[in-house]
Amino acid sequence: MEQAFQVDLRGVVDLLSRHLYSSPRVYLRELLQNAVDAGTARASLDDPSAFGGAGGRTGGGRVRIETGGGALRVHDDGIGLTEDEVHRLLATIGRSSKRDELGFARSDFLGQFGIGLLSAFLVADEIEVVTRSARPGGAADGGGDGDGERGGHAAVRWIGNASGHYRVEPAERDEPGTTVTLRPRPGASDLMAPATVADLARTYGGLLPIDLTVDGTEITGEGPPWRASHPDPARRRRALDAYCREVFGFDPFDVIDLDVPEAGLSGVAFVLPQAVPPTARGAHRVYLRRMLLAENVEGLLPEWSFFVRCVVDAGELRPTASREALFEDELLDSTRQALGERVRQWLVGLAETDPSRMRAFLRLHQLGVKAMALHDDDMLRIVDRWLEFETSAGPMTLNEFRRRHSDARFVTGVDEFRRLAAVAGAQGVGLVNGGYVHDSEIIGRLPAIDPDARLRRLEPAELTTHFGVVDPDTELRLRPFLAAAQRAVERLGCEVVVRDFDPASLPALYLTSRAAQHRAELEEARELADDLWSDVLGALGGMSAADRPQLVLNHRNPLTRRIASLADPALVEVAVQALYGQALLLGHHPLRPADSAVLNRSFLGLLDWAVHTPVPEADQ
Ligand SMILES: Nc1ncnc2c1ncn2[C@@H]1O[C@H](COP(=O)(O)OP(=O)(O)OP(=O)(O)O)[C@@H](O)[C@H]1O
Repeated sequence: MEQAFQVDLRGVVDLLSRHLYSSPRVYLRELLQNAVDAGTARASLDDPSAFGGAGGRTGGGRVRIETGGGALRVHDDGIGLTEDEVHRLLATIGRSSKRDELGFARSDFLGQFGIGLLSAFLVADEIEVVTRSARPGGAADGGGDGDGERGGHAAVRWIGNASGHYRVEPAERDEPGTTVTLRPRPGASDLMAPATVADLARTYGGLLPIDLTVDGTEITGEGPPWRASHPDPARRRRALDAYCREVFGFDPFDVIDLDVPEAGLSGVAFVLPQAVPPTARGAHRVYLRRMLLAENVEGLLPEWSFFVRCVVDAGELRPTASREALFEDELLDSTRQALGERVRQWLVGLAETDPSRMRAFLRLHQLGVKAMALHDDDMLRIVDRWLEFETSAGPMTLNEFRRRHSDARFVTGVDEFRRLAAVAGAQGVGLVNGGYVHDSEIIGRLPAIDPDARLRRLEPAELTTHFGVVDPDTELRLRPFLAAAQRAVERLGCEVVVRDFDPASLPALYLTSRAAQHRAELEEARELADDLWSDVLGALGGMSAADRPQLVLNHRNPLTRRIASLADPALVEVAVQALYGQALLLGHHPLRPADSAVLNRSFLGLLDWAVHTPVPEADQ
């Protein structure tokens, strides 16, 4: 024998309140939504051609909310329900009149799931519905065929209880439409207080295309502010700025109109006037068919457009069952792309028409623009033309820098840049700092917009090829010194060379190749690792027979020249070690324990030498 499911209504309501809706405040939204849908259905009775299909009309009619007498009443002049429909629709969970024969949501309506009314049980133990159907037919007064003056459907009262029982009885009501009455359960009266109700009605229904009042006060007005007409663009902008302050609390940097016809979407994007971290999730205010879906909807725009906050109204996007988020489907995906495209166009337009504002925008939001430039050539052009990078020739745009240095280099670390910019610049090698977020990738992508762009990553050791060599005589003379200098730093694994380069003020430069850096890291790991790993790492280190780091002594520097002519080998040792330590410090190189020890020793050695120098006889 087949049996029907039983529903534990209290369990279902509990489920809704704990897991579906974020707050019991949604009860008013659901009642309002039913009233609006009833108006839509009534209007479609009168003019069926204006309804149905994509982009159908929503609304019409009047909805009055009253809060007096310890109860909340929502009156509508909509389609109403026949007694039969009351049983079928109000008392059957999951049944909705707003889906078509195939079970798809009908686009004229806000509701679709057939559960919304249950949210009233979040705040009341009983729901009373007095309704009279506007449909033709019926025999209200026990006779007639519905066409006569006294025909039509009889009014009915349905009282549903949270315990799961309901009753239906005849009621008095002259006009078609519905009145829903709720009496707050203990603890829920605040949610039905007059001010709260007005506030909720304004929040959810402020843009609805109906005549809505709460205790006689008009709630609905002109509709979406971005659709309102203004005498001129300046006044429109002022009105939208004021709207932005009201909903988001900031004065927008700019306002972008949004329009995505296939989603029936219109709205505005407000550009934030202050920088936000790119990780900040863009939360937008979304209306569906003019009813507020939520104030903090995420994922409406691509992530990179974190510098805008939008208010939109969409006819075709679908809500999740909680009506607090957008349903992730293909339409939402293509809408997201279209909105992203719109923001991108605005930015490109700004670059072309208003350079100073563009610069101001970039000062605030350069991280977002850089993130866009990783995937988008137009954005890359904007970055190339407008954003200043650190270079060895001072701050300038990549575009300008490329014009000055046809064969330039970049480094991927800020420290590396600081270390090498002056030296590279002095050798005529243009150097860009690619050490900040996204910069190296952006530089690497430049050929996408400029096939001639040749910016190679700098291999620090290659700088020595730009340094002048000392003349053969000097070189010969320096040999014993060089041998002593090499002995002084041999244990530290570096090779000493003498070159002649600018800036002359720099006594010595420590240069590592990337391979040497890698090997140094391996060495360090090996010192810390246990036996097994140190063998493995040792094998790896052995494989990379890379060139060693170089200590390049600058023969153009007077101090270095004096050191090179010292006769005392012990003094040469401490002096070269001191140059080594100073080159490491100056270049922000990490100091290994052995480096710190040498630095320390050379400093004390020099100090010792300084205080032991015999005082000239004349002074005695
Ligand atoms: N004010 C009203 N006037 C006429 N019919 C109503 C009214 N309120 C509810 N109904 C009927 O009751 C049905 C169930 O309402 P309910 O709010 O539970 O679900 P829904 O509006 O269809 O969908 P959703 O769960 O998305 O809100 C509706 O489909 C509608 O037919």
